[in-house]
Amino acid sequence: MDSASSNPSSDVKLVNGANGAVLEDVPHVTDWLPDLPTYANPLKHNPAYVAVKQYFVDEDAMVAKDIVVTLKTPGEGIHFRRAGPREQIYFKADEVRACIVTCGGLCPGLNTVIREIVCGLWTQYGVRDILGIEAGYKGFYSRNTRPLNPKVVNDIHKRGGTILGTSRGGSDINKIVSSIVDRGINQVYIIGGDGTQKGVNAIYEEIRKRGVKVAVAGIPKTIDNDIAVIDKSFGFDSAVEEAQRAIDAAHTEAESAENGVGLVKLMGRYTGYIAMYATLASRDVDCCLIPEVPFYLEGKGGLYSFVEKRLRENGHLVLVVAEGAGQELMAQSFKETGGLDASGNKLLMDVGQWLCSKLKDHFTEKKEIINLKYIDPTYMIRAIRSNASDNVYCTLLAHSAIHGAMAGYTGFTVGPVNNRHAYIPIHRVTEKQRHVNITDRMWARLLSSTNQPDFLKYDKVMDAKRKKEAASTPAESPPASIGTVGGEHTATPENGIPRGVGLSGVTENLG
Ligand SMILES: Nc1ncnc2c1ncn2[C@@H]1O[C@H](COP(=O)(O)OP(=O)(O)O)[C@@H](O)[C@H]1O
Ligand SMILES: O=P(O)(O)OC[C@H]1O[C@](O)(COP(=O)(O)O)[C@@H](O)[C@@H]1O
Ligand SMILES: [Mg+2]
Repeated sequence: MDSASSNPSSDVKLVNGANGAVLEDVPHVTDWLPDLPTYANPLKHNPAYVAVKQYFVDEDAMVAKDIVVTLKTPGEGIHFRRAGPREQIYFKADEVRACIVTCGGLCPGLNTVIREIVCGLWTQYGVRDILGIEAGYKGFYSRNTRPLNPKVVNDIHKRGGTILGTSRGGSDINKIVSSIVDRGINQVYIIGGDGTQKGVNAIYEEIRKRGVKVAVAGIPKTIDNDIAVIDKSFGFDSAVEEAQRAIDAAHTEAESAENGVGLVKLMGRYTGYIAMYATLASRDVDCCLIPEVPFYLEGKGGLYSFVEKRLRENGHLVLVVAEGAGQELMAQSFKETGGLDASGNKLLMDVGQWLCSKLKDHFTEKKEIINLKYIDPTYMIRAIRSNASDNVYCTLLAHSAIHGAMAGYTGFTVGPVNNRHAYIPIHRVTEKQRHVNITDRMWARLLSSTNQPDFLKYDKVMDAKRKKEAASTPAESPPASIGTVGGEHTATPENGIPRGVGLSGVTENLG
């Protein structure tokens, strides 16, 4: 690294290195307390780790954000600080009072992360004062804390949910930080999704304003896999695996009935990752509907004609729908949209129930019988314990977080970037959501395995439908316009549902 510069307009810490490499760094407690003493990392004498070659991470080790390079530009571009233990740390074991909180929706693996933060702090750093904050952010100021130690958390990784409880809303940053300071907490581990990580940033900023020595670490959580930059969120693999059971059941039911249709709804508020991966893994799915690909029912290339064709050809079919799919279409039918949850997330209308009644009505009108079985396993999937690979992943996340906090880093989120754990500036994971890129190979693989319609004529079909409706009813107000850019879908801010977001959103790294 040859020069350091901070970007005052965005508060991003940038360090320029050789060959055009840029380190996008995370904050450190010495940014506002420059004279803090350092201590030798006790891992140096830990019998389990003493034999590890190069156990400590070099101060200037970085992880490249993009690893596909060209001969002309190797090494260029954004990098993040590599996660892991540092030789020098900024907290002595008996000085640490750590706390852990889980926020937002459930996700398989939450208990594993809690367990491994507790056990990692205890066994690797000798920390003995660890508190659980109950019921999410609001627990900081509405509940008593709960002492945590390896015995208390010993077998919690075998259970779904979170032993600490969770909640949405109630993130009063001033009250949270006052509670942290008043309780003498100096390490805060916050496990949660995009909303939670915005809270992590706000808490870090308030702590910095107050000038106290507190490290705040975010551990990204979401079953939807909609967090940008990181390779994959924990619990996602477990969810995809569990979704197979629902798809298998739908397939068995559909196959065994005359004109059998199995419909499975899977989670995915703004993105169809679970639906896409569950479909790819199962191979029994005939059509997968995701929020990134707006679909339509009637006419050529629509869902009805596809279902009719598959029933004619195979006698049965299986549909998978992500919960965030078709929201715009439903809003048109119902002439309304849902409200907001306590965190400000849009409440979705039930696309599964709606599709059921639409399909039934359509075939009744055609005087044809279908045997439709609807399976909604969403909360059953979210509430399971994490599988083996997620358990290992959760352990690495927890360890990366504690190494970072002990080394004095703060206001960061942790996660694998191209298979190497890194300390990621929070704005990177909150400013953009990750979406299925429908121009990427993975979606093409799905289309080629299901042979489902691509619904690319969505805009044309919907415009025609709107014009037809407008001609038959006197217009009260002009219909909401649907933007088309070079045949691509654009977002409709009126209902907050991103359309065709995969075309411009955060892209996949998969080949
Ligand atoms: N912009 C924000 N600033 C501070 N806290 C936030 C922000 N957005 C959401 N939160 C808080 O984060 C917590 C979890 O948010 P939520 O959106 O429900 O789940 P997730 O973090 O899993 O996306 C809630 O307590 C919510 O109030
Ligand atoms: O009913 P709840 O608890 O609000 O959760 C429903 C939502 O939670 C999710 O699992 C995502 O939650 P997060 O934003 O907390 O990651 C969505 O898939 C789903 O829409
Ligand atoms: Mg979220």
